[in-house]
Amino acid sequence: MTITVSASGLSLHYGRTRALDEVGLRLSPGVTGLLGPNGAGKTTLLRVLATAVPADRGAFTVLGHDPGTVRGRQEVRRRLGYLPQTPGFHPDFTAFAFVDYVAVLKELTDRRARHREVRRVLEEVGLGDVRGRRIKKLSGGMRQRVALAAALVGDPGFLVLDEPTVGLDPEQRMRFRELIAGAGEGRTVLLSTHQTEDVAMLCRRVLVMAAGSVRFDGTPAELTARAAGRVWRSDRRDAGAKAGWRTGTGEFRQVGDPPEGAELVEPTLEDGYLLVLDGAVDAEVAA
Ligand SMILES: Nc1ncnc2c1ncn2[C@@H]1O[C@H](COP(=O)(O)OP(=O)(O)OP(=O)(O)O)[C@@H](O)[C@H]1O
Repeated sequence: MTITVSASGLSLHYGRTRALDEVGLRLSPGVTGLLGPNGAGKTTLLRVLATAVPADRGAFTVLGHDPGTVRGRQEVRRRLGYLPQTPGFHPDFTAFAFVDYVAVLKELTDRRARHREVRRVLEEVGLGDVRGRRIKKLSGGMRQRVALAAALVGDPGFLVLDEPTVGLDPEQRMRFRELIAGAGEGRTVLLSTHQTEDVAMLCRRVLVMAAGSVRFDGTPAELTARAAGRVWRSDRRDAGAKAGWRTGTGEFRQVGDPPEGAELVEPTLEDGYLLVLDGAVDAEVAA
């Protein structure tokens, strides 16, 4: 499989906090999910790969370009679309004006061609009809789509999305997932999310981070399989449970070391994720 983004030994400290600790990864076209608890280092990793902050140590390449050099950094930025956790748009801008502004920053200097591109990306995210509306008048889901449109300007080969579905209602989230799936056809997408469902539905691969390092690197099916035989149901909380919660029926659904004769249930990706975080299963990191 073609490797489009490759990193090794990425480390970054904020004072005493080790935000990234020797992170290595290899990405291919398609959507790769990045899961991890708060503070795991997901945003920091995305910011490093998007060349927004330099790592203290380590190296990476994006589509054959090395951002360690001034020229390489420029080439990476030309091929990059980045949707940050808090897109900084001016609320008085219209959707069109904002995306146009981003297109100027992305060096699309020919006005007619740029406007054509702005209309194209706004159509792609389903906002062609409201492009003249001010951003402050748009719903949360629409605003996120404006931010996605801005990230898609210039047809980037590498798209970095930081928690784009946060705060969206289920319908908007589904819609956004569809857009991300479309964006992942033929391009490399790295999607940070807290939604294990996003990963189950969208991603070809998944990375799990904790405390600055990658704890799992594999397919969603492999992550789910980590919990095979380790999820059960019972009417009380069992001692071997690494995580457990009472369901709507009053029963407990538990993940960990089941007691003798436990009633096992089908694992989900979230179960596998919880077990990887607990360190209860061996972490698997790509060489
Ligand atoms: N600018 C900064 N200055 C100091 N510490 C920072 C800074 N940015 C991140 N950190 C710290 O680095 C660690 C990793 O943070 P990061 O935001 O990358 O995690 P995250 O996985 O994206 O978390 P979340 O899911 O909450 O967004 C945390 O301990 C965080 O407090």
